[in-house]
Amino acid sequence: MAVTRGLEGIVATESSISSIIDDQLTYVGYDIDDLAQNSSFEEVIYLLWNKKLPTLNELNEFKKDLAQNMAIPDEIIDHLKSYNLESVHPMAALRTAVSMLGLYDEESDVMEEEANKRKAVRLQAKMSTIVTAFGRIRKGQEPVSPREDFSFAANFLYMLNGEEPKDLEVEAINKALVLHADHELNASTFTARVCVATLSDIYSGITAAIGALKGPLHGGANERVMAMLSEIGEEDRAIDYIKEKLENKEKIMGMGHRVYEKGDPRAKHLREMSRELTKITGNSKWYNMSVKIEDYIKENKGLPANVDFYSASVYHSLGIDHDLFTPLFAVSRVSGWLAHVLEQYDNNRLIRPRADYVGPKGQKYTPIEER
Ligand SMILES: CC(=O)SCCNC(=O)CCNC(=O)[C@H](O)C(C)(C)COP(=O)(O)OP(=O)(O)OC[C@H]1O[C@@H](n2cnc3c(N)ncnc32)[C@H](O)[C@@H]1OP(=O)(O)O
Ligand SMILES: O=C([O-])CC(=O)C(=O)O
Repeated sequence: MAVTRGLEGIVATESSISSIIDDQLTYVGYDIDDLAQNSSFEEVIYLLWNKKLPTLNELNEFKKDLAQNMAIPDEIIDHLKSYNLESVHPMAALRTAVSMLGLYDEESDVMEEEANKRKAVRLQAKMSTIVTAFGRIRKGQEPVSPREDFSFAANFLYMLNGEEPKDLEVEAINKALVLHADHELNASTFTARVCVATLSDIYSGITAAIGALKGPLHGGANERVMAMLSEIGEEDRAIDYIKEKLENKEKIMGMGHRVYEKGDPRAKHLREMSRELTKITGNSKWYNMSVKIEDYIKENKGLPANVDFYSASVYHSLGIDHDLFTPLFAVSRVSGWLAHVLEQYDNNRLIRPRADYVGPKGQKYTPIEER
């Protein structure tokens, strides 16, 4: 059997949600540059789920629906409080709490299309509440309830910090949410599709996807980028640090991509946001350091920066805890996961590849006392 390690280049499904063609990303045919510049995250979720941009009325209804579904059961808040708050990673907390959400949803195992759409709204709305509640609880603060008059992006910051966010901060979070919403058949989306292709429920699919996003080769890279920048500390140390890492055959987080050759089209938006925000917050060294690393890796390894690279200094400048970077990615990407889960249910076939067996053959069982 011919083996394609990592399924590189294998086309495993048809999809009409997002595409990557000639290094350009589109959501339902809309260029990511256009959406990043002009759209709200709520519009993008609507687009991914309905394959069309909403009218004003549709958008207002959708926003209301999301806002009204943001509250999470008290039992989940209590559960979050019961974790070992000093050591539990917020992605592990999110994975567990999302699985738990399924226990409190009476429609959890109802597989009808309309019920699945209602569950999609609930999951989309509640993940932001879980992440921000956990972010506060572990600091000894009480969770803050969402405000129905706030946008999704504003509510994320409001629930996290307990104060009205500034317009500039809301704009930055909105753009980051738009840029992270979907990305064709990336590892976590594929995981969600594999899970629900067994006709398992949406909560199982999203829980599995969170687990896949958590890894450092995928969404977990953004937190590691900031750890790397912090370890470097000063701009003039950046290149020596990177050279040493490369000599030791270590990977540079936030660099490289399985699909993009010339570059990740989302990175330039985050790079510009990083430039602006680090300047405003008097933190330009993080941006300058990142540019040096990006240029060096591009020149010496031919690898482009991916979406996780500049999002690190953007989120840091917004005062977000470093281990909440990946959960914030999940708060956006759940929109894409849900679109793919719904698409998978719509035209399902079990996903079951083969493995080329290379282990020993013809072995005979020996009783335990003879081994
Ligand atoms: C949202 C996202 O998921 S974006 C990706 C986030 N992940 C990261 O930023 C982690 C760092 N990057 C990587 O590990 C990889 O580039 C991936 C996982 C993103 C893509 O990996 P793959 O397509 O499987 O490429 P693979 O890991 O096989 O690398 C191919 C070659 O490039 C090198 N390479 C790839 N990425 C990097 C990197 N970031 N730093 C240094 N070398 C790298 C590998 O060492 C390998 O070299 P070799 O052929 O000499 O052994
Ligand atoms: O597509 C990928 O392999 C990873 C990625 O950039 C994403 O999920 O946004």
